[in-house]
Amino acid sequence: MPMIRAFSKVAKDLFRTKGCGCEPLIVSVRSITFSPRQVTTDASFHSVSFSETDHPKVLITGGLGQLGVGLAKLLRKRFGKNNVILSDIRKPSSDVYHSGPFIYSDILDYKNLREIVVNNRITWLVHYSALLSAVGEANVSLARDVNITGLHNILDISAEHGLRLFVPSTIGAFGPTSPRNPTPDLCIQRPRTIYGVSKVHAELMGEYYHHRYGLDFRCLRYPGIISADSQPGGGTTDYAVQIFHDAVKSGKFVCNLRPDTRLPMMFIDDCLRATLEVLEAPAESLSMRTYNINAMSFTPEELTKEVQKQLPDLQVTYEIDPVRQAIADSWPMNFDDHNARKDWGWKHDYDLPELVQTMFNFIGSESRLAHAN
Ligand SMILES: NC(=O)c1ccc[n+]([C@@H]2O[C@H](COP(=O)([O-])OP(=O)(O)OC[C@H]3O[C@@H](n4cnc5c(N)ncnc54)[C@H](O)[C@@H]3O)[C@@H](O)[C@H]2O)c1
Ligand SMILES: C[C@@H](O)[C@H](N)C(=O)O
Repeated sequence: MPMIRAFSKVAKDLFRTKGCGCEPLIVSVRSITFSPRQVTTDASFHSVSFSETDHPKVLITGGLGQLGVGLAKLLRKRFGKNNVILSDIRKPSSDVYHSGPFIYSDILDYKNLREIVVNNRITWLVHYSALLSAVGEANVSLARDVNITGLHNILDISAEHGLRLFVPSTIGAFGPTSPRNPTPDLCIQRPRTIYGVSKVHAELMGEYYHHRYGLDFRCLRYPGIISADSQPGGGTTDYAVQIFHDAVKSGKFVCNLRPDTRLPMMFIDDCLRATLEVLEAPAESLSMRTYNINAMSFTPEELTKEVQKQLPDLQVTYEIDPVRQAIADSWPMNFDDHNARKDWGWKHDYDLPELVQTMFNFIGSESRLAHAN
């Protein structure tokens, strides 16, 4: 295999010059025509570098969840409608289907994924497919397949085709032995959920592929994300979205976390903007490949008080879900994101009062519309 021989030679040369072998081995996949999964020797011939096109050609996996449709909207505004392809294993709503390109893609189907990347000349991949924390605990084996095996497919295809790869991580990548208030970028990570374990795996594998094969891997650890026009997919932070809908619909909300459970949270617009910003950041500005990003941090009690400023009659009761509570108790209470702020200028726009106002503006206008029809 000429490619493996070439690799061995480069590796030998590198080890020879580095001496002790303790420095990171930086080998660009394209410079030595070697990819992690054994493919045809001219695989890198097919890769399209961003410089060949005016705009990146983006594929979003798992795009029909809470975050994907909003991200597609933002990226399409920037790069053009046809340059951003949403994909998922679910059927898109008619609105989503007509808003831009959509493709069926199961990330566990490696060949199909590769075909999509090749046929559409994809240059950036945003990998959103995942089973979130609570759903993952209810189905560990599926979570392992989707979150770990699926990620391996994504990493190999991205390395093989020279893609820029964004994979989100989460506050859930930390555990009870991590410092929780605040949680820095680099510290002990021993999560106790399959979701968290798979996300630490994704961070480490992405960084490994970056150092080993030159993969342009970028990763943000998102807090719990709050959105008005999309539903969360089964996580521990879902209560902070549901409270708004129940408050408007019935004036009552049953919270499944204790009133004093403090977690980092972020409004979706900030999260999606951060994603675009880190994707566009010049490589030289990134001193790391995995960053915490933060906006606010609150408890159910504090959120309730802020919501009651708009809806004073809202009644909140507590029925604790032991699975979600145990997860939340092991997660960060506050996130330290000073590296993101320093390196690529991260700055959030929404604190708790603006978040609550914006949620009510949106949900209020939706329900007025529904009543009018
Ligand atoms: N929403 C949050 O609060 C939050 C916070 C931190 C990190 N994240 C991360 O951001 C990403 C997107 O989150 P989300 O909230 O939109 O998730 P979500 O659960 O709402 O959506 C995930 C999507 O993945 C799809 N999917 C599942 N199995 C698949 C498969 N085999 N092939 C292709 N797609 C598959 C699902 O159909 C679903 O549409 C996830 O990786 C998540 O871990 C989200
Ligand atoms: C925090 C995040 O990863 C997701 N919303 C969850 O709770 O699982």
